[in-house]
Amino acid sequence: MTAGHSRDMRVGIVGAGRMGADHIRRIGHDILRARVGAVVDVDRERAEAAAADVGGAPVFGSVTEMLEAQAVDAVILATPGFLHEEDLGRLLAAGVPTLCEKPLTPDAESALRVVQAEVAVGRQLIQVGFMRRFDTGYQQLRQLITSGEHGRLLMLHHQHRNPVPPPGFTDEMIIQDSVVHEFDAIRYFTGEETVDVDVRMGLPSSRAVEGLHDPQLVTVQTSSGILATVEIFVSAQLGYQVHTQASFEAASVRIGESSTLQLTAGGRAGSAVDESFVPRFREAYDREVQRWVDAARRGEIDGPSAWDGYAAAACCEAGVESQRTGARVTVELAETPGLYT
Ligand SMILES: NC(=O)c1ccc[n+]([C@@H]2O[C@H](COP(=O)([O-])OP(=O)(O)OC[C@H]3O[C@@H](n4cnc5c(N)ncnc54)[C@H](O)[C@@H]3O)[C@@H](O)[C@H]2O)c1
Ligand SMILES: O[C@H]1[C@H](O)[C@@H](O)[C@H](O)[C@@H](O)[C@H]1O
Repeated sequence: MTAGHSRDMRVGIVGAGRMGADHIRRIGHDILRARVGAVVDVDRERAEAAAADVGGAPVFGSVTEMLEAQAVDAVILATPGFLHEEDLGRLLAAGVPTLCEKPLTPDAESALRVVQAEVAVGRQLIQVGFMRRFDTGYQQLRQLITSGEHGRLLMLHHQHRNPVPPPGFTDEMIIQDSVVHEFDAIRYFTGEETVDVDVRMGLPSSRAVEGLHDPQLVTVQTSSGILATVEIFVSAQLGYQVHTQASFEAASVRIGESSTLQLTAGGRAGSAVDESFVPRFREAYDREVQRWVDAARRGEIDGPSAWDGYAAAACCEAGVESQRTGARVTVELAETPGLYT
């Protein structure tokens, strides 16, 4: 564990589940200039176990209790997305810098309310946890796209595979919790807004849990006409894979095939498949959180904003409607407030 310093920023982690527990470990052991100031979870035992992993920290049952105790300087919000809006309202009102795990909220209307609440405060306090923007492969591909070195980018093809979905996962969450990453990535890579979304459901896997139509194919078009596809398959069994292939006028580029070395031995060649998002994006999470901590200490953010969270939520809303109607759905965006331009 890194030695805590009294001047370290006290970070409250809200939600000590899959993602929250990983952030608690990260803040407790790997991140400089920050320490775990509090752990909040409705499941007290889970919160206490996670706090004990980093040498102990005050535990609370709600954001309100944590704020009343003045226990933290900043917060990582890692509860399920449908719970984010209310706690973000409390954190904005208290002026607390917050790294909000994706999605900002599941739908465009609630995401816009969060944006409006932040605009009313008058400064950017919310960063959204689109950690892929901190992945080296993502950054290299974006750089290639903006340099124009291989001509214009024409198409992007994404594959997003999880071994199994978390309990209670629904068709809507396939879009709002999983494809939301690609909706943000497409904006990040192209610097353009998405104009429409089309979701098609083909042959479902017999391994998908009942009620889930898995896999699905999402196609989007950006404002200049770039087409992007996403194969989303959350019951893929084979491990965790997030790949992108980019087609340029004079080149094709692939990123994310593996986070491990390529081994050739005994007549076989290949690499290990990551078991989850934790090893696949470990470095990206570390960079994201370190940069967020350093920015929060300066009173700034250093990554995707609440507006980026809203823009992705607007794509999700179109995606969910396309799932329901089978039609290609136009993405409607509000006017960008001055705070984000
Ligand atoms: N960036 C990524 O790659 C990534 C990966 C996984 C999850 N996430 C995001 O992180 C968030 C959490 O997802 P998860 O998979 O860790 O979920 P999870 O269900 O494993 O954990 C959620 C935790 O929140 C707690 N909780 C529920 N209601 C609460 C409340 N009102 N106040 C305090 N605690 C409460 C639960 O008891 C649980 O411990 C989601 O927004 C999810 O989309 C992001
Ligand atoms: O919440 C998780 C997380 O965001 C992962 O990065 C993504 O691959 C999963 O599909 C999603 O369920």
